[in-house]
Amino acid sequence: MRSTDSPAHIAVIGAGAVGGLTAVFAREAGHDVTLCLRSPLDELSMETDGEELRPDLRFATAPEEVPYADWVFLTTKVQDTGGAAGWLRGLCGPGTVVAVIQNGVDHAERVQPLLPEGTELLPTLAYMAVERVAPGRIVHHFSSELHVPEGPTGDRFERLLDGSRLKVRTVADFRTAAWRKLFTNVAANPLTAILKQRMHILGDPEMRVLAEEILREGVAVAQAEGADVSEADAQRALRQNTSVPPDGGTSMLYDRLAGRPLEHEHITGAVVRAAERHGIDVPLNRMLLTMLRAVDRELRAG
Ligand SMILES: NC(=O)C1=CN([C@@H]2O[C@H](COP(=O)(O)OP(=O)(O)OC[C@H]3O[C@@H](n4cnc5c(N)ncnc54)[C@H](OP(=O)(O)O)[C@@H]3O)[C@@H](O)[C@H]2O)C=CC1
Ligand SMILES: CC(C)(CO)C(=O)C(=O)O
Repeated sequence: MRSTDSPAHIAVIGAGAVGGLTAVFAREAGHDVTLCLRSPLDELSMETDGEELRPDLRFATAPEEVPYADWVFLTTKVQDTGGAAGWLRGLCGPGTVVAVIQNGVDHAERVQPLLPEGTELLPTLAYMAVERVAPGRIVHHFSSELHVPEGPTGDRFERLLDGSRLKVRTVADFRTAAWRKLFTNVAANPLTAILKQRMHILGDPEMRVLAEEILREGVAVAQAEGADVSEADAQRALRQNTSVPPDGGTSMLYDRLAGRPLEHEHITGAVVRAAERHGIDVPLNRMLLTMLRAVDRELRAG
């Protein structure tokens, strides 16, 4: 498979689940792909659809080893964004576009200040379920779709990945799209991570009611933030969650199982902080945040 654009140099910051999948599929589209690492690796493989893929990727552990990139994919957890600042400075040259492929709702606000003056940023929403089961070993459970804002850069991104197994969709109202994507995380990520259970728990009727109540608070907050959302978006998010095969989970569950810090402040925390700004009470999300902070403290203490 080859993209319709000429081969580009793509630098992917983070060789975890999303970084691994986007690197493998971008390589499949014919691009030259460098994985920019925090922990050294010399091989990456991904299981997808019963197939084992092990493409030839480049690996780098310092920005000096890598020439400017045409595209940078930032795929660290949100709380690790600041740690990637050196990579962002080193990889961006004239014309580089940084696709921020992370969860949360404030991609541009958190990353633009870290980029050299004039560097373009493309906020990107990842609809996929991918698990890093060991260093350099990724299991793709479900879906591989990226949503970006409409416009010339979104169109270029779509052409970049044309013909690969990464599907790009451009959306007119990115703020609304970002909150809709957050709905897929607001109930599923905390519940799976706190309970240490996979996505199938949302099929349980009582858990489903709880998830709906958590999301009802999220919808009120998203509306106050100016997103054009309704209860139907929350229901759609839950349907997307329950379409993930039973062995799939959430990125927050994978972190808990692997003993890594959690991304709660940028998922549940984003809801709670926005609720406070608008004077909306979100008791379920506040309770989840308190519990996730306690779990995270224990994970960080090792
Ligand atoms: N997994 C999924 O199914 C989905 C995840 N997402 C979102 O995508 C984003 C990425 O998540 P995911 O891939 O699961 O996370 P992972 O934890 O699997 O991967 C993150 C990677 O970033 C690396 N990293 C952190 N700091 C740096 C740094 N300074 N320089 C280089 N690499 C660094 C980590 O390195 P190290 O190896 O040292 O830990 C790790 O390899 C998150 O915002 C997540 O919420 C969105 C949709 C689905
Ligand atoms: C949509 C979902 C829940 C898919 O796994 C995700 O975004 C995540 O795991 O963070």
